[in-house]
Amino acid sequence: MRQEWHRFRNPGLDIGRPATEPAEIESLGLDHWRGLARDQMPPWENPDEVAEVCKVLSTVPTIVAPYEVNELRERLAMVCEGEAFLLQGGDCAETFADNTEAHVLANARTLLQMAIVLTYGASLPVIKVARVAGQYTKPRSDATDALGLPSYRGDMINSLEATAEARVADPQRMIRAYANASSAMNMLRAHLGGGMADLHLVHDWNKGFVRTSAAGERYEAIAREIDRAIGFIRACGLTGDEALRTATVYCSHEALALEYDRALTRVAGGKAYGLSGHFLWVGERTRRLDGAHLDFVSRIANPIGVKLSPSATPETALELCEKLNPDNIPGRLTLISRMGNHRVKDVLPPIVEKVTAAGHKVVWQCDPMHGNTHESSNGYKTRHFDRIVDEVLGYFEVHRELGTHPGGLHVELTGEDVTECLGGAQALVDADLPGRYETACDPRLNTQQSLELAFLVAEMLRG
Ligand SMILES: O=C[C@H](O)[C@H](O)COP(=O)(O)O
Ligand SMILES: C=C(OP(=O)(O)O)C(=O)O
Repeated sequence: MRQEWHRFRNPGLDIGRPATEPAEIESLGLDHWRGLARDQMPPWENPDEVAEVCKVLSTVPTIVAPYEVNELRERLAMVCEGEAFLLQGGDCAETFADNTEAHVLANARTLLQMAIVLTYGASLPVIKVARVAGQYTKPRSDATDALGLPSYRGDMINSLEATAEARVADPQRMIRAYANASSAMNMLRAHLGGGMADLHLVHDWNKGFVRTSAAGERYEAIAREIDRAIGFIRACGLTGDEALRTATVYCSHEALALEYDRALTRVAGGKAYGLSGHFLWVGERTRRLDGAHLDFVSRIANPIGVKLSPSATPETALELCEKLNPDNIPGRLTLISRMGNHRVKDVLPPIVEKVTAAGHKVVWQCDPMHGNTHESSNGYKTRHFDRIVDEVLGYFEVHRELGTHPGGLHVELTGEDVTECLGGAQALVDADLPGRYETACDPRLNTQQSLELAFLVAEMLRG
């Protein structure tokens, strides 16, 4: 039965407070990760400075509130039951320079447009989670880049600027990341609550270069239908519904710089919450079962995700469920497959079968980006739209065959007209990539490609 899609209210009691008593920290296991093996550790040079910065962050107002985290987990429980869809997307790597009002809102608008297409096309509530307000760290394949410099690891750790000095890991950057994350979330909340997400204005979300594109025109057709539906609702005398005027966009990032996420952890209602974001995920490169990252996220009450590449076995997936969600709380754990289009149909089925047979309730989400990266003939890290779509198709096919819910999509995207991924209706080719290749790390879908993907996924969900 479909559950009620209600907004949580916080009676004001469950505010987070820092855990200061050693006994409480110990019993919540909040620092256990410090003694464990840790991949992709930021190469901090001065541990005392890291500790000083973390001390500052341990008392600041957090980016999100515990009741919102609970709300998201409850909504994700609906995905586990096949009653909702999780749409997650945003920059591969946020940067301080691009943390502008225009950029943050353009990304949010693209996510909202995709959500409209999915909600309308598949008649399912769509939970919107942005990669925003904290996606400032990047795991890297190599410690050094092509120039022999220490690799860029995200603005929270070092600078993209290609000098040895700029690439030194600087703990003070955690403070800047916090400040940027707070202002991004503040701006988002203001605009989402202030009319930006008003369904009466769906046409206004379709801006500039997108409006005249094939995807933009298809979107306009849906927007007209929504207008008609709203006209109908109004004619029936039902005009005041908050759900038509506002939207909730939750924030998420990879829990990689654990010092930062730990410093923004607070206790509420006897539980620990990682309040640097609503949803935290552990990446493919840091998900070792006995390692620091999984230990840390196992101690917080947030909804969490774990990426799974083709190297993940069904046994690993099961162990992840047992470690991260021993009480089998629906909405707590999202398994994010990023297999690549060539492997998804072989590797995903035994994983889904094993986890399902053991009775674990998880959100199955598809990240069709990270398994489909290649280098273009002119030396750009890119992804082809066709391979992205093909992986999503494979993921849907697997879930349809097994009778499980293909519950979500996780993509790297931007609301700008960039040329980072190939193909799509614009038929971008290698020679187009230098035109607007602006990502700080991996290639993102531009708005048109994002919308095209949403239309295709809506069809798959309907099917
Ligand atoms: O976003 C994911 C990873 O951080 C990224 O793909 C790593 O890129 P690299 O292989 O260039 O280091
Ligand atoms: C690093 C990422 O992905 P993965 O861990 O799947 O490589 C990411 O999503 O930014």
